[in-house]
Amino acid sequence: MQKNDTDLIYSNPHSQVKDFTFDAQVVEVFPDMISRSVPGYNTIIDTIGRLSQKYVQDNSTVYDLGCSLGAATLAMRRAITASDAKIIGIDNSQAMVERCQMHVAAFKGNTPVEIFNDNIENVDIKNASMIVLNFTLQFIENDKRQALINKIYQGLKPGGLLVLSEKIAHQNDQTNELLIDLHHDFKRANGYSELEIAQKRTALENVMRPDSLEDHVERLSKAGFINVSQWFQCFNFLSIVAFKGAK
Ligand SMILES: Nc1ncnc2c1ncn2[C@@H]1O[C@H](C[S@+](CC[C@H]([NH3+])C(=O)[O-])CC(=O)[O-])[C@@H](O)[C@H]1O
Ligand SMILES: O=C(O)C(=O)Cc1ccccc1
Repeated sequence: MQKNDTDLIYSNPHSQVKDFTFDAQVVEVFPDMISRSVPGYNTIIDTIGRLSQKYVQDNSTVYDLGCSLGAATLAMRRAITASDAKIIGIDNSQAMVERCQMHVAAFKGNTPVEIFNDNIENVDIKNASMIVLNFTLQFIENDKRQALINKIYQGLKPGGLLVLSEKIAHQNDQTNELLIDLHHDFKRANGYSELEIAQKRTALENVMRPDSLEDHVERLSKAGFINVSQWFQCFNFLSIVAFKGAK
């Protein structure tokens, strides 16, 4: 039986497929959509929690940029043991922020959490020991990405950690097509039809622009990050850790 939180957004033919937006309809089905669409999503969320236990420093701020419904924020709130830390989640979708605030309020935790509706390109980042960009940078205009990564680097304390997860475009066309095919197989195995896969792909075409792993590494290094390492990849989805050197 299908529950009403099942993602059926692209299950019927759309006469014209509109650009994908994080609106109220997407919010309703988002947990189902992301777990059936992003291979390794739950592993990445769990690992962000584990990393927060290791790297969040006392008296510091943790940022979850493009927090959606707060999955990473909640994983970190459960795991952080540092004292006087706080988590700030930011998303520019009003619908996401409202639902995220409900999720945060539904659970208790020792680390305070604040969720704001804002564009991450415009927010101040300071005194951060850990910053999460979990599948958000891919929605930022390409020519704005370096400035955002530079700002993140500047806002980190020495020894601070950035976790960057992204869908990528492989530099080699043959491998790129293979990874896209394997991702579509993953979606089929999770119950999405050919129509759903094709319409979602069209909807994302103008709004999600994946970079290559090499582009990400170069951008992070240019900003000043050290020990830039990929710790996860499944098909065309990967996650990177990058550090600001100690003083
Ligand atoms: N400029 C922007 N400013 C703020 N938010 C933005 C911006 N652009 C996009 N967003 C927000 O970034 C989120 C991307 S989803 C992140 C999943 C989450 N991190 C998770 O761990 O579950 C990834 C995905 O759906 O593929 C959406 O909520 C957008 O509204
Ligand atoms: O569905 C896809 O093809 C994706 O790339 C992942 C995704 C998941 C949720 C919203 C937008 C994109």
